[in-house]
Amino acid sequence: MTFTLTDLEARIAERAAASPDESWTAKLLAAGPERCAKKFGEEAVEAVIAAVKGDRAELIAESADVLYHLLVVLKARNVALQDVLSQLEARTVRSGLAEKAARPL
Ligand SMILES: N=c1c2ncn([C@@H]3O[C@H](COP(=O)(O)OP(=O)(O)OP(=O)(O)O)[C@@H](O)[C@H]3O)c2ncn1[C@@H]1O[C@H](COP(=O)(O)O)[C@@H](O)[C@H]1O
Repeated sequence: MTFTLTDLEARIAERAAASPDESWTAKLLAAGPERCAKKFGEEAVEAVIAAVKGDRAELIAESADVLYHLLVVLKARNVALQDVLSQLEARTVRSGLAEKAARPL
């Protein structure tokens, strides 16, 4: 399977134009960025609970919800996934990360 976050971003962009009556994505976006962010936060907390419980299947399902709802938040605020990926890429080449790793959590 080769489904990527970029594919999901494209699907969200496609569904953003649908009717809120037939699309969860369109419904969330119509409710505004604050509502999208709230939903993202709720899903993140559910993923945290699954991780703490050590429930693998639940963690996978909740992580999918988190990634989807994060992409909806980015869409609501007109942030491209590529901007986030570029940020991550820059971190992989930036020096000083080893120093950071030595810090306590
Ligand atoms: N990946 C998702 C996706 N993940 C979660 N959800 C929806 O997010 C909502 C989550 O609401 P709730 O937390 O209340 O419900 P829940 O997650 O089932 O329940 P919990 O156990 O988490 O509490 C549900 O309605 C899910 O269907 C998603 N809705 C859409 N997508 C993607 O977006 C595409 C377009 O979907 P539509 O916009 O609905 O056409 C789909 O083809 C998918 O690829």
